[in-house]
Amino acid sequence: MSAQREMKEKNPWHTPVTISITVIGVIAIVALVTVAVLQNKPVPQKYKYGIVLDAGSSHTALYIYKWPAEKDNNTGRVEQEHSCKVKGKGISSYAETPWQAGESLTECMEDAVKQVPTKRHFETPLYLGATAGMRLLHMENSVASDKVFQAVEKSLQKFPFSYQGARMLSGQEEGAFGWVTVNYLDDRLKQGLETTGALDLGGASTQISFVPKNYIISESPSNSVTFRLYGNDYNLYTHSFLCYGKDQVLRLALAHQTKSGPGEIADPCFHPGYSESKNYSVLYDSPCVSDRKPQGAPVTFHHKGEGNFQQCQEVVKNVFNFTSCKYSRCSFNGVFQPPLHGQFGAFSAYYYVMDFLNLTDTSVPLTTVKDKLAKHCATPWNQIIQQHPEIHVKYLAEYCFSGAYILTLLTEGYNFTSESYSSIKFIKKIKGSDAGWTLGYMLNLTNMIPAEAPDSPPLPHAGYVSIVTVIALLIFTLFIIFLCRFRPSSSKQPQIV
Ligand SMILES: Nc1nc2c(ncn2[C@@H]2O[C@H](COP(=O)(O)OP(=O)(O)OP(=O)(O)O)[C@@H](O)[C@H]2O)c(=O)[nH]1
Ligand SMILES: [Ca+2]
Repeated sequence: MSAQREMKEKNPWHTPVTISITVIGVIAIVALVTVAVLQNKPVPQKYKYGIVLDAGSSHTALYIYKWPAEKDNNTGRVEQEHSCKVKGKGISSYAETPWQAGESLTECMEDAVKQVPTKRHFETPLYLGATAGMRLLHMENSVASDKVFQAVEKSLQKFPFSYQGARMLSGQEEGAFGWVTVNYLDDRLKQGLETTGALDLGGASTQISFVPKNYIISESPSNSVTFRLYGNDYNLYTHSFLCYGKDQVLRLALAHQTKSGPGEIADPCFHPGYSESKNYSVLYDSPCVSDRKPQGAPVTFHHKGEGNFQQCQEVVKNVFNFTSCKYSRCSFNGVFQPPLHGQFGAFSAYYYVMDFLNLTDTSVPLTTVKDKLAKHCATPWNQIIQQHPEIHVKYLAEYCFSGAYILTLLTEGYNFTSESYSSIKFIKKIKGSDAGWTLGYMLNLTNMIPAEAPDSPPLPHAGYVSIVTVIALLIFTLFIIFLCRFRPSSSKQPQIV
């Protein structure tokens, strides 16, 4: 009787069973939340790497790219981690001593070995792409260009990376991959935004690439590249003008001026007071100009500056041929070009030159840009040297010519008008990565841009935590309600007899 009474007096809320259930319930909920938090906690970021060597006509540059290893499946952003400028000239300049072309890369490659974590070396793809300098050498002497590639290959294979080959890019690839780089870095491809055109000015060739408006079927299939990226189709117009990089155009312009009589060139594109004795053989040592070599010319010529921008523009215009066009419209040299469309990013020498001249602001009217350039060209050479002791005289001497060439190429060549000039942005980097063909080349070769849009991204970490917490609270609340409902009410306490 007394045992029964004791039982009746006890509150079932405090029975060991109920306490155990409550404790287990709370532990289970805490464990659930903890597991959810830990399981989805972002682990310390690991990266994958890729290396591309840009073997340009004037020099070689090495770029290291990195992207999150976990997001390998095309969702992680690739960015430039490091770059290294190879000392000396481009690989095509080693035609007579090919082994030196390989040797020249060693320093930057050793640097890359240090930059990429050792664990990642073996899986890091390494590419070398050669552009217009090697295209010209190949045209001139294909045996020599093959030897340069062999030497470069031998040198690159010594390093612990996953060597993927050294090859020559076509002009079309160079233009198209430059366009991919610019639009990838600007996040325009993934979001399906209107794309930006790409203008690249190298030493030996120049590229223009853009998506024209209402582009149905190109009149010139060789200028057309189609891409399907992240579920969008792009019909790209692209053209590479071999020999229209700024170094080769300077040769063309000089060669044109030697016609007026060998021995001396009074050059309006160089500063007054500039005076150098130069070698004819150096000037004509390129397939771009070799057919123009005057017969019986002396060994050297006297290159004298005149500093006259108006006359310089005339000289520069002479390197373009505007007479024949078999298409509905052309840029120059009989090359098809649809009407310009959209914004443009202009990089490489476009940037170097316009940045030096303080002319990167394209909201400034074109007439003002020309006035400023005319002033620069008319500045005496000794004054220019004094004002810029830090800049190499070779670069310094050529800014007047290069500025005049850039403006002529854009306006007369590609048909930018006073209005559309402001749609050009002179750029070097986008979000920390250099503008150029190398990133687009690597993204393509590693299949890092999918043809179709990736599935909607999984929930971010915070999303997981919130959902699990809400569920846990819900369970906990239901559990409390359940216990309350089955807790005997005090009015129903058994009467003590
Ligand atoms: N002023 C200036 N000119 C530069 C600089 N770096 C390169 N150049 C020159 O700008 C031109 C273009 O350089 P790059 O874009 O590197 O050309 P590249 O890739 O070697 O040549 P391509 O094979 O034709 O693309 C060349 O005439 C170079 O000599 C720089 O820092 N300042
Ligand atoms: Ca280049």
